[in-house]
Amino acid sequence: MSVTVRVPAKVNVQLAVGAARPDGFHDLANVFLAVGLYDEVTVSPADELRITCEGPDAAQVPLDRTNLAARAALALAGRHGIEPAVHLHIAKDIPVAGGMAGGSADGAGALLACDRLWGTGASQAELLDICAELGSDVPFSLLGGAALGVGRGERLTALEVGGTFHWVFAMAGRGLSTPAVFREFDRLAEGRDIPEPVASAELLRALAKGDADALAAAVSNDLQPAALSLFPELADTLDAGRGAGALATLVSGSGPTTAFLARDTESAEKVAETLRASGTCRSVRTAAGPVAGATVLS
Ligand SMILES: C[C@](O)(CO)[C@H](O)COP(=O)(O)OP(=O)(O)OC[C@H]1O[C@@H](n2ccc(N)nc2=O)[C@H](O)[C@@H]1O
Ligand SMILES: Nc1ncnc2c1ncn2[C@@H]1O[C@H](COP(=O)(O)OP(=O)(O)OP(=O)(O)O)[C@@H](O)[C@H]1O
Repeated sequence: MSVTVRVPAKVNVQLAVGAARPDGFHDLANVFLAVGLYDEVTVSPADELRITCEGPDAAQVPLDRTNLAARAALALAGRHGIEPAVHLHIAKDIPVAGGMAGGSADGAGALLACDRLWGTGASQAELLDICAELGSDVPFSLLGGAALGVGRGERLTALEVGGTFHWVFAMAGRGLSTPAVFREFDRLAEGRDIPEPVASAELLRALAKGDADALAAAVSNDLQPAALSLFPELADTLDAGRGAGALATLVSGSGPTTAFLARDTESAEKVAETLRASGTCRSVRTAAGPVAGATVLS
């Protein structure tokens, strides 16, 4: 018997970052949108905990106990006194170290899959609790849809979205480390007053209405200057997407994936084609959101 769970990637339509906290994390107002690019995690009984991974970026995924999928299985097993003897297989389509919460998706997926396989019967609240222990983005990977994350991004409030938004994502030639991008944010912020992060009312209204033009006017990412400082070539990708008629261009989370909002599927395809021909990125995908969070397929 095996259980397969499908988990979406995310784009941050607003990422407001506060000053560094004593614990090294930053308070955020983090507006997440789940988009239709997915990893699948399959769990089946085995002699001992084992991880395999397939997909274009599989070589960059750790196959030891540092993998978030393994950490999720160990955390659930530990709480319920279960032997974590499972094979976790990750079919990876979300770019690695791309700012789209790929590792977090695998953590949330493995957690839900193990819960079903073992019949743990954990409540949604317990699962979200474990997710928050695994990483700031992991609770949203479980929940999906759209949500505002506060604290370090793990305390979620689901948001109403009045329509579907069409996106183009440009994957970069290399990854960016999330801690390094936050450190660069701190360096760039030195000597400046950092305001408390707050969600933009205009942005929440745009989401609720499903209004792409209003959303385009309201998107923001406080980590973007830091990502561009560490990866200046991203400016060329953003320029190429803007030139192709994207309604809005931004770095996704800590980057280096860049995100382009389009009016509809057709214009998304146009932006994607121009980006592919621009030679400023490794690959290009289109995806719409919001979509459901971690979902059991079998
Ligand atoms: C950039 C985002 O992807 C936006 O959604 C997230 O804030 C990052 O979430 P994540 O990858 O799940 O991050 P975590 O695994 O919790 O933390 C990795 C590292 O990122 C930095 N970090 C993360 C979240 C946060 N609110 N403040 C931080 O400073 C810390 O250096 C931390 O050690
Ligand atoms: N299941 C996993 N898939 C990918 N990377 C993993 C996984 N588990 C652990 N990692 C490690 O985490 C690092 C960050 O990978 P990930 O793909 O989650 O980055 P990200 O998408 O930028 O994250 P986020 O958007 O949440 O900041 C990788 O370089 C890898 O070493």
